[in-house]
Amino acid sequence: MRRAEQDGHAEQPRFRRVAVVGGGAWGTALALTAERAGSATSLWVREAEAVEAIRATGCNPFLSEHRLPESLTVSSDLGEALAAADLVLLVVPSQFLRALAREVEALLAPRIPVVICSKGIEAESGALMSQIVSEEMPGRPWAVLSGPSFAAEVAEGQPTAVTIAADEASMADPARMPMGLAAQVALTLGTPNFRPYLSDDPVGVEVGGAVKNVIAIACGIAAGQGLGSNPRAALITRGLAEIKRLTEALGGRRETVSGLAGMGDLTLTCSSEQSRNFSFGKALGQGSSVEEALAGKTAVVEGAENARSVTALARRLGVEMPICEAVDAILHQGRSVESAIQALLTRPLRGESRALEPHVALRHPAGDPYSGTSGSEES
Ligand SMILES: NC(=O)c1ccc[n+]([C@@H]2O[C@H](COP(=O)([O-])OP(=O)(O)OC[C@H]3O[C@@H](n4cnc5c(N)ncnc54)[C@H](O)[C@@H]3O)[C@@H](O)[C@H]2O)c1
Ligand SMILES: O=P(O)(O)OC[C@H](O)CO
Repeated sequence: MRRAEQDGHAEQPRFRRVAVVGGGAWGTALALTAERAGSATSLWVREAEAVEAIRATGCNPFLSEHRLPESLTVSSDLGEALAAADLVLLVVPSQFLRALAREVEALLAPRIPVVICSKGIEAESGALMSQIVSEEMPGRPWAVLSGPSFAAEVAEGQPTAVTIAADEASMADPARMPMGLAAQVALTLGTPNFRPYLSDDPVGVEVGGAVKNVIAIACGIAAGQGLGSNPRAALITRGLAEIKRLTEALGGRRETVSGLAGMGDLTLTCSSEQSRNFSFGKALGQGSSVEEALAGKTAVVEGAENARSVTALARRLGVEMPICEAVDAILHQGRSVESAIQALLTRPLRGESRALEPHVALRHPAGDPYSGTSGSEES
């Protein structure tokens, strides 16, 4: 009898061979995490020159401050990276996930689970990342990993907490996935300094991760305009209300939005210059054009695309998201920062809570000189 069984604890199932597909900053940090947690880990990096740089210097140019252990297998050959895996993490920018999921599906043995680590909503379809995986990898078990986690801090070993969510069926059906997939992934990646919490609400987790990118741009714009702490707190709180509304409209739960992947990630990205979305917004607020603010960047600014996809999805579902609308108008419709801020500030005065909603709807005393936009603000 094994030691754990003698002690009265059944051995907890976990994965042992992890392939990380996407060798940007986040994929690299997650590969380090999987290694630290005791898995044999391979990292697929799309750019052959980045693989060469890793072999020559031990560092990935996408996360250049951190040396990678020699035990980590690095390759730009997808088949090679996937060959031995019993768990695959998908970590490419959201707009590339569909194409990549197709490629992985063609190479990966059936039933090997994938963990979606990209944060975003697909531009043309408005699909969540998990919808894309369900469409392109039918029948394959999946989970979602999200939460407040700057790649550089995870690589440094800073204490970090994230959420891992799988759908209810995989959480509850021991025949399909003993202990639930989210639990097995948590046991695979968890270390004292990387602490996953479990959830059975992937929709809430995914919406939080996508919309926070857009709200972080709004906070960056406000900072770039020289606005202070009060407006930032207002944007974060009303941004959270927008995440709640979209989450519910898509069938997720409000309580999830209070967790790490909602409030946690929103707070992180809206209040740190480390955030690429926040810094991009700040440059816009200081007067750069979108093209100038993005020029020369190899790092992805998810919110720039997500502003459009989130807003289009919200419109289709009849969900009001005025802050996301304002960011989309600045980025994609040529609206000036000043006019977008003015329009937000002169929206009708409404109840803060949904309970007051039918009774309170007051035209703002200053009106909206630009658009006359109005609507619900319930949280
Ligand atoms: N960096 C972070 O701190 C962090 C943390 C949590 C989540 N995320 C999320 O992880 C995802 C990946 O971001 P990142 O920070 O690792 O990327 P990154 O900005 O560090 O690097 C860009 C990545 O895009 C890839 N890429 C470029 N063109 C591509 C194509 N045509 N097909 C496939 N891949 C292509 C590159 O190979 C590289 O992996 C994003 O959704 C991001 O929001 C990032
Ligand atoms: O740098 P950002 O704004 O892409 O944020 C990175 C992560 O999503 C933070 O959790």
